[in-house]
Amino acid sequence: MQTHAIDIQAIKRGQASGPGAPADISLRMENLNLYYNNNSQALFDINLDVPKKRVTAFIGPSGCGKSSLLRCINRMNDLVDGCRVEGRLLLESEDIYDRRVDVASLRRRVGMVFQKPNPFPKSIYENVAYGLRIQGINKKRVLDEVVEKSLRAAALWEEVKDRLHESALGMSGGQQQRLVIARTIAVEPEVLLLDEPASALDPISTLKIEELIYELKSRYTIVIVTHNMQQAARVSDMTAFMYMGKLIEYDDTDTLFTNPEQKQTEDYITGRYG
Ligand SMILES: Nc1ncnc2c1ncn2[C@@H]1O[C@H](COP(=O)(O)OP(=O)(O)OP(=O)(O)O)[C@@H](O)[C@H]1O
Repeated sequence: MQTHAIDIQAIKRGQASGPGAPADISLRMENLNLYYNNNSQALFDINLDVPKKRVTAFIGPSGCGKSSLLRCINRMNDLVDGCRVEGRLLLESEDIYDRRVDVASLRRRVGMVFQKPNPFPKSIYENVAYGLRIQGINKKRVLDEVVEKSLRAAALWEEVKDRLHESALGMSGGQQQRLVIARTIAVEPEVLLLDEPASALDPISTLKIEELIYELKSRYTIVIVTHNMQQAARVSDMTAFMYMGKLIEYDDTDTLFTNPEQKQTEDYITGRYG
């Protein structure tokens, strides 16, 4: 599905703040620094605008801080002892690190899918209904509707519609990952964070996840961490290249892969290190 054009150059320069422009920005990071215990710094002064309803990929060599940055977006780092974040991270112009922010509702707005599929040991149906049930929604008609809609959106409905009440643990890895995506979108988040969502999957399941990401971006802002540069090139609109905790370059994916400005980016994408 084609979405409206956005000003990539303004987003890249962090200048998408003129009249009308903020409507295109989902997330804005301002001078974001992250420290783990013993004050070891893992992210340095990250400034980055993530466009709405697009796919933004974080790439870079192991340990460069991709996952740390992703985990800032739903405050997962709050769960890490001794971890400290400085700077601002705005979701729809609201600082998610503001003391008044309710982290549980933030995580409803910002869903996350991990590398290893993590379905609950429940039925397929109950996995998808889970988020609604904890919101107190138990009406069968409503749950049936959301379960079907979410499984369809996750391109899984046809495969599971006749076994909704069987255990999710009996599904293949690729199906489990699509189920986790269905569970995540069932509560209608605004942003989907995908941390290496296909790296534990076979090539066919990987392709299905990539197609799904393409489908989902008409409705969600998606941020994906991937080790796989081809995957970043295939699925993302914008790519951020990170190195040793710094954002080295951020551009539309085609430009970053074909005509990078920085030598470090070029060295990485041409396989000279990483
Ligand atoms: N929970 C933690 N406690 C302490 N240090 C951490 C923790 N998580 C990550 N780090 C450190 O922060 C740095 C960035 O790690 P991070 O996992 O964000 O990088 P990454 O680019 O996602 O790596 P990979 O691609 O290998 O997953 C690394 O030096 C790592 O050792």
